[in-house]
Amino acid sequence: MAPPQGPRAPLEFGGPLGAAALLLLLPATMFHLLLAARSGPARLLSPPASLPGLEALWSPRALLLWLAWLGLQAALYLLPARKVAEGQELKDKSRLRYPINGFQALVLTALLVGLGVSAGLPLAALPEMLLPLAFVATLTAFIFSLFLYMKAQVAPVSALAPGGNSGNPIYDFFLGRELNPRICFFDFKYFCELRPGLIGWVLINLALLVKEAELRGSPSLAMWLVNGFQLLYVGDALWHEEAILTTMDITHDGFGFMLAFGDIAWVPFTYSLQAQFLLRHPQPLGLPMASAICLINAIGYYIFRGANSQKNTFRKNPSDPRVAGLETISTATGRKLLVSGWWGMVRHPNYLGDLIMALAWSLPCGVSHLLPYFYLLYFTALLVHREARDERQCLQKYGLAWQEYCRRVPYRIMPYIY
Ligand SMILES: NC(=O)C1=CN([C@@H]2O[C@H](COP(=O)(O)OP(=O)(O)OC[C@H]3O[C@@H](n4cnc5c(N)ncnc54)[C@H](OP(=O)(O)O)[C@@H]3O)[C@@H](O)[C@H]2O)C=CC1
Ligand SMILES: CC(C)=CCC[C@@H](C)[C@H]1CC=C2C3=C(CC[C@@]21C)[C@@]1(C)CC[C@H](O)C(C)(C)[C@@H]1CC3
Repeated sequence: MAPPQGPRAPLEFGGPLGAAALLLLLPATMFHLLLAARSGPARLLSPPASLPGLEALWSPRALLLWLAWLGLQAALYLLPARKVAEGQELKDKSRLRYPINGFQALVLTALLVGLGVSAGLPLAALPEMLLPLAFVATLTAFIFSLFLYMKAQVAPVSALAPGGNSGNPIYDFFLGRELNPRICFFDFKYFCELRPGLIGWVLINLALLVKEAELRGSPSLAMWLVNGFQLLYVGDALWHEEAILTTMDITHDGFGFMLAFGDIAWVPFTYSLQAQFLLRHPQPLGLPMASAICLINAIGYYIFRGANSQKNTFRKNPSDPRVAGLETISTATGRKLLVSGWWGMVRHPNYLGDLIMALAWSLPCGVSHLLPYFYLLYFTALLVHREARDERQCLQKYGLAWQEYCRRVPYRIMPYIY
């Protein structure tokens, strides 16, 4: 049985009190956003006019649909994969193996939904079920995190995450104790991070587009843009699925409530906020403005993809001709740090690209309401906090070499600003 590691790792997110507050605050924020998007005034900062009763939240049909969705995505995960990739080296020097079939899961889901719709499946009914679906997703996240917490009790110490093992049950439940909880080949964190939530997000967007067509004769240009941009983002994540194996979530963070709730509830129900808003608050959008917004999204995507691919290529094989000419700094660990190319511009160019895309996703919703800009505001806070966590870890890992990198590349995310 795994003993608590003791307070060796510094506590994050404000320690046990912060974790307890976030346990309540995150679901409350998600329900607030869902209610605000369907209300007339659509105010981000005012409390909802009335709270929904249990009958609006609980629906056996929503529960069945949700379980069927999780079951379908789990079945697609278990299908033969075009490739099996190895993760980063673990504490015990082993490497886990991961199926690379996320894009295949997206395409097969699209085919199944297409078949379902042509057989009479009422996709336009989904927007009416968002509240009960979000409720069962939240319940699932709580129950699942409890299971993960118990499972970590019997995990070997080498399988535990660097944080999330303080001995305080609330903090550890929130952060997650085990790094890569799995049953046989089924890796829970890897599955949740890319499948039910991300694919669910674009399915909800599509249902909102179909519903808008039903209400107004055709989907609006703004709805097309939001759907197109976010489908590109999700398709890109699944196409480059292997790249997730080097992200902080997989290599450093335990799997607890924060990621479980984030992956399966927060992502589909809050990241679809712009489309939810547009369904009830149509916005006029002319071609010149739409073209400018497409350009902003393209610039953001270009930076995001360029930076992420450059780092992944370099980490996989530093002598790859695409990165071999870039300037680097050597570190005591034997790994090098890029100091030219995208990673010589700022220390997190991928965050900059992601933030520019976030802006492009909100602009089609006009400027009359703050609500559709929630994602941009939340995401800025998340990435600033994430950047600080990553810097701390890199300073610990690379010491003087990291300090030298910070001297050579002084800005974190936005050149000359931050
Ligand atoms: N849409 C969403 O909700 C979210 C999206 N994201 C996106 O996920 C993507 C991944 O982000 P994240 O996992 O936070 O972090 P990164 O992909 O930025 O990875 C950070 C790691 O990269 C390595 N690194 C840092 N600097 C250099 C350098 N100069 N040269 C080579 N390697 C370097 C270090 O790890 P090492 O040296 O060990 O390789 C560091 O720990 C980003 O594009 C981000 O925008 C993230 C969170 C939420
Ligand atoms: C507020 C809250 C509940 C926080 C939990 C944070 C999670 C929602 C995010 C942490 C890291 C994420 C990543 C993506 C989605 C959001 C979460 C889970 C990601 C899968 C989105 C698509 C990208 O291309 C990505 C693969 C780089 C990215 C990885 C990190």
